Amino acid sequence: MVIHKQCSMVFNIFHFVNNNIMAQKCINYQCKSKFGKKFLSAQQSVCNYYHVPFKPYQKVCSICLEICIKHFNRLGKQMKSQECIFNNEFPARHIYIELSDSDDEETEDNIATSILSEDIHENDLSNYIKTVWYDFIKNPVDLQLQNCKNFINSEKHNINETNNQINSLIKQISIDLSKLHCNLYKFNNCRQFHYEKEVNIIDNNPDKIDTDNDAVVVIKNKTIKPLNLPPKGQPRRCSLRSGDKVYAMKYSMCRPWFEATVESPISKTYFNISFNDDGNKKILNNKNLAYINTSNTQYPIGSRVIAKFQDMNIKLTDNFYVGVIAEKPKYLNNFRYMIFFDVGYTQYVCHEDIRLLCYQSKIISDDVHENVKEFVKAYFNKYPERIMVNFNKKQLVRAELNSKWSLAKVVNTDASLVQLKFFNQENEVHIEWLYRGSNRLGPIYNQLNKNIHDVQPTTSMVNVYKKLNRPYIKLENAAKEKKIIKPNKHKSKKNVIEIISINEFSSKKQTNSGVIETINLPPDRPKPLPYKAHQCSHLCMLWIQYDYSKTKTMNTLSIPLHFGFERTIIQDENLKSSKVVYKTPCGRIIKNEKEMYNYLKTVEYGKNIMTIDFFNFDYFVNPLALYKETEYFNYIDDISFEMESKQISAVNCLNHTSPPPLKYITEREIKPGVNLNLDTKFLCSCDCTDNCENKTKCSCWQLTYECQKKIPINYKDNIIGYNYKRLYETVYTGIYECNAYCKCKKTCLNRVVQEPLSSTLQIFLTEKKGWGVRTLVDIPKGSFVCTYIGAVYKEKEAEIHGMKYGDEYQAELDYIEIVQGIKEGYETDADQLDIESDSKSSSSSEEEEFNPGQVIKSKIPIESKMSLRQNIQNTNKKTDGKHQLSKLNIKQKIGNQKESLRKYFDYSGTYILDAKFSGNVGRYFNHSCDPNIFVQNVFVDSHDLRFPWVAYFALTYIAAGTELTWNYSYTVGSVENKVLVCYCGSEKCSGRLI
Ligand SMILES: C[S@@+](CC[C@H](N)C(=O)[O-])C[C@H]1O[C@@H](n2cnc3c(N)ncnc32)[C@H](O)[C@@H]1O
Repeated sequence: MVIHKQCSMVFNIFHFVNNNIMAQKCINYQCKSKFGKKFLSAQQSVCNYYHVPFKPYQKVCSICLEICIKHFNRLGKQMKSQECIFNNEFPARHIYIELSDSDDEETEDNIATSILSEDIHENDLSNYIKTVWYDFIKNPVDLQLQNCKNFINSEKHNINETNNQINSLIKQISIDLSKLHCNLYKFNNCRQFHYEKEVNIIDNNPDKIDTDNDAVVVIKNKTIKPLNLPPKGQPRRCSLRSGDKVYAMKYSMCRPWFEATVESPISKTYFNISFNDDGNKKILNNKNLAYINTSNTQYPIGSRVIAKFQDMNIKLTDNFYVGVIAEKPKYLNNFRYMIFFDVGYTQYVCHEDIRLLCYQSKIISDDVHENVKEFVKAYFNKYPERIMVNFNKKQLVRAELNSKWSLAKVVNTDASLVQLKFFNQENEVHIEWLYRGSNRLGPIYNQLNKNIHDVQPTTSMVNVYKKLNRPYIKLENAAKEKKIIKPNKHKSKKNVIEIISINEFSSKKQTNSGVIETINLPPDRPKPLPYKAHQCSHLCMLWIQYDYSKTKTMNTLSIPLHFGFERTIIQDENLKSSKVVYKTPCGRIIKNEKEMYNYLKTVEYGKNIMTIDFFNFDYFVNPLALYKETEYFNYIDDISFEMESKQISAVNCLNHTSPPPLKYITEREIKPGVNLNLDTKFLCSCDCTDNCENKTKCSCWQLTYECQKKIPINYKDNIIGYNYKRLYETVYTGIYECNAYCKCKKTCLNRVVQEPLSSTLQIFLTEKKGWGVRTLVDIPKGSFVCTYIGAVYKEKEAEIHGMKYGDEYQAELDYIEIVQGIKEGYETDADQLDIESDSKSSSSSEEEEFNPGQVIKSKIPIESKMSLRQNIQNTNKKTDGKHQLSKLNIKQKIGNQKESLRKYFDYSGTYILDAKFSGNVGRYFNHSCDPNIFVQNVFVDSHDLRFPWVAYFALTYIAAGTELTWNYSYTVGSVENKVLVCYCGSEKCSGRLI
């Protein structure tokens, strides 16, 4: 309404001047004139112009008066030329102007000001302009009036626009806020904080603290479930590109990190970045940058991260600080990570509040701040062994605070942390959480100054400490929690040393210096069309030009993204988890495997190219992730010489050597005397026309079902065998795939291991295990990885061959023994059960041959399966290591009591697959006590039970860059005079292979 007032001011403009000169203040509050300038009486119109209520004797300086005159002159000109008079700049308002004064007379000025009241109406304005201006300029004022109205309308419109923008901003903020709320409260069911008042202090050193009865508020964390904790895996370190959002160190390592944007890379390691809050620019090393999003896999121990620090007792709150992961999430710590912050504090943090640094040195302590360098170094040198103080609530301990030793009382403990209440000389109270192995704790400090071997107090000493209610030091093993690896009586001294070395922090052994990149999709690739309601048919994908030759170098999961599909990760409505949806080339949204399968079926698989295993709905799987070694000594493009559908590269980051020569084969090599009959009469085949979707009608599926009925295993979700071409559990009785003589198509759901390799694998030299295999791409759980291929020998020949050249690549084709062993074990247990229940039934004690298709009566729940296998394993009396390569190998002379089914074959020995000189990538898989792939016997080209294919499947999701390992299941101590130390580095490592 300021604008309206200006109209009235012109009214008095021509009779304002009074030449009185007085040393006064100018009515314009923004006047820059100094005293001594010329001052004149301020008329009503001048007062109006400067938004000052008119009063007699007020003064205006000559400069401000001139400005005012100019303004009104301009208004006059605008009136004459019919320009809108509102389109002017007016002086800023500084105070509320009271426009009417009841005592004033009805002067012209007052008429004007009353018209200009705040709720002036449009009609009043018209009347005012008409009456006032008509006399002055004798011009029609209608046009001016219209101009003013237009001006006001456009201003109104602008204000409305701004209002709308503000409203939508507010809306967005409230949505974000409610999301934050949801995130906060989704822990509601599992994590509860409750405040507990501690009043009673039992004290064994009353001098200082007796009087301290003040209530201490402590937070107690109840057990939380591993909510939103992603699967384990290699941390993803994608290379940074211009425009990427990151967190960056702004000031120093001990201060919070802030959001920033990568402007341009300067080199591989240095980047120009600008901070998002103030636009400040900096050049930073990638060790001082962190990824903007939390990792899709768990952060391994030793990872350099930034994490949100929250502690009610310490000033740092909710900002990201840099630190190192010191403990992985597990039941005992409520599935949180323990982090040593560079700033000197230790805290538990949940996965979603942690971000990975874009790079870290191989030696963890190289990167951390001087504050904690020595401590971190010592911690990781010993890890997983740690010395920690065992505390009970209310105990007293000497601890360091601000470089002074003080007495502190235990307020609370939380897994590896203890909350202490310090009392200093001034009797001031300070409460802080400390790591129970911190050298700020008196017992630890004292211990470190003693001989390290005396760490573990004797049982009798512990009893004394307990009686005295004193804290005491305990040697703990983070990997085994309660178990401490103690050298086995039978081990030689050398072995003891080796066993200890396996306890070293595994990252020391990692030779992994690569990065995970996200591959770029070509911008001109076909993309989904905008969705229009339609019935899907083969036409939906007909327009996609599928170029098979281009797919060899692609990750299978990325193929659909190159050819018309889009894959997006979305948050589900309850914000509980992330989900994947695909958009098809015809614009349809697909939410799960079943829908995708139906779609592919309807569009006829885009000419039989993309099958359901090209798609994956796990949000943490990234079809575009690609692991790359950055520094190496030796690199070979393809050790398979193009025999595999994907290149199998070999890389050596440790020295210049290449893998020993190998004849790469993709089919078994049958050695003399091995009677592998691939005659069709041994094959059962199906005549399905529905891609073997109806499992009850497919004879091959039925074979798998019928065989497994012999062993009462409870399969998860009752799914036995393949589920949309993925396998989640071993089928001990084998899988029967559709074969060359089946009528079904190549895309059928029961053809998996006969398909070409779909993951890009690489062999690499490990530090202590020889060559191993890693995946360069993400592998979803249950995916087929590859088969184990080698030359097939008879047992005797294999033994001779093994003695001559080594038996480390020999795998026994022991399918018959496995099934027979499990079945017999099951029957023994069943007998036992029968005897125990005083039943006279003899059904399970009868000798029963293992015959695919024949069903035995099941009385035992499958939990007994483990003990059955264990029983069998206990009978292991092997004299060499060769047969134990196969996890499934439990070839014991069970036949002592029960005859082997092999007696029905012309040759009653077992066959051995030896990949020493000819084999495929499967021969390079190393052993791990915590493996990520498992073995499955599959019948493909022959139903002869002695010749299954040995296939590997992903036991878990496997992140790009991770080594693929399986459990050899060798029995430790089973081979006389032979010790093989296990270097798998897993926390579950038993220490020895053999
Ligand atoms: C089938 S080969 C695996 C490939 C082999 N590393 C190579 O370089 O070709 C089995 C041999 O690898 C080594 N190996 C595999 N896993 C190991 C582990 N966890 N610790 C130590 N050695 C291992 C042992 O020498 C074993 O006899």
